[in-house]
Amino acid sequence: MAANDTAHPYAAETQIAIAAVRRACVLTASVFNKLVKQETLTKDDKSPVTVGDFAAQAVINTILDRTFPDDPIVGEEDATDLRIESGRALRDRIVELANDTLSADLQPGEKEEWGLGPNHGRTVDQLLDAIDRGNYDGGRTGRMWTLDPIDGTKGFLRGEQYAVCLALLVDARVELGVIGCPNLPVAASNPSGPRGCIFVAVRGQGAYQLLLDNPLGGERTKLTIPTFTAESLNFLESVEKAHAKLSFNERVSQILGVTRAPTRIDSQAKYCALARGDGGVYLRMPVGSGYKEKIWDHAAGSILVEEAGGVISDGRGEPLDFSLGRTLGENYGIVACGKDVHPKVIAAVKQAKAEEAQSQL
Ligand SMILES: Nc1ncnc2c1ncn2[C@@H]1O[C@H](COP(=O)(O)O)[C@@H](O)[C@H]1OP(=O)(O)O
Ligand SMILES: [Mg+2]
Ligand SMILES: [Mg+2]
Ligand SMILES: [Mg+2]
Repeated sequence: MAANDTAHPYAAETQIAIAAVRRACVLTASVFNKLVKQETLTKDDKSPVTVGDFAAQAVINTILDRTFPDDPIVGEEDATDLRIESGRALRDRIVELANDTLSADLQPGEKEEWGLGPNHGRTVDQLLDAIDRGNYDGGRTGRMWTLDPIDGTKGFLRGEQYAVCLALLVDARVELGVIGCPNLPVAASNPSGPRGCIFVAVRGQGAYQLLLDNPLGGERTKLTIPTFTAESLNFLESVEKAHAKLSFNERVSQILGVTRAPTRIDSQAKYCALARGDGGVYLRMPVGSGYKEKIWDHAAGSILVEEAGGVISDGRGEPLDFSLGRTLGENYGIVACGKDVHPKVIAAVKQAKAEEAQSQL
């Protein structure tokens, strides 16, 4: 992967996606420090959404609309709640945040023709329409982007891990993934050291970690999932108990002979941690609530894992299917890990499921 080398497939998409994700990360980090209670809504599914989620989606969709006007976008948020009178205060704040972000000075590698830099503010309607550019239903064919403007909103609100996640799919195959993690330490070995990373993967071109401060002009580190032993293996899993069945993970790790405690991280930062070897297995099994996983929650992470040499599948070992619309369809869970460990994890999941079925007889 060479972001500055236009000879590579998806070179322009990669540069623009990195720039868009970086700007959204600057926005969300600044929002966190100033967020007040009235700036968060509860959605119909009871999950929170903040001015940061809406404004980050406005920024990224505005940039994609300018640079790839024909590409549809499957984005998590929509502007319905902002178009009504009771949404006025929230809307004003989102417009201010988005415009501050879009009109900030150009960074190394960014281009004014992407609609960025001083004098590139947008109107209220343009920004609301940009948010609603994310309403695409997804599907099997053609190019489409998928965006989670803040993945792990609960982690974001706790001041812990969250991620800005953007992926490009072509005929339902992920070709490019970019994940911004403003709160993630640059090196897991130095948890109190510098924070802020962007992860990028392009199909056939590898997975890389960049610095959030200067992703297009700064250093890049190639990522490869290391080999683990039973002693060094550890699980990466959700913080939120409602998102994944953590008791199931405990049984699977027992079957595998894992001795290390799991590492709990919010958001697709788990995929980033996996790609750089901070943890060995990301297991996310459904809690049985009927929740369907969304494509924007796994698209970018999946290509990062694959390009770092790993495998991602559902809990049965089948590939994830990004062709079904906005969700991944029926929820069989997610297993992501190194190639060598994957068959063992799938076998352990199968065994734990059989035990579970037995105990329910
Ligand atoms: N009931 C649920 N079950 C599983 N995942 C959920 C549920 N509600 C929200 N999510 C999504 O799970 C992801 C975070 O989970 P985790 O941090 O545990 O990996 C987020 O994408 C979050 O959406 P959101 O993007 O709104 O935060
Ligand atoms: Mg959400
Ligand atoms: Mg999400
Ligand atoms: Mg989100």
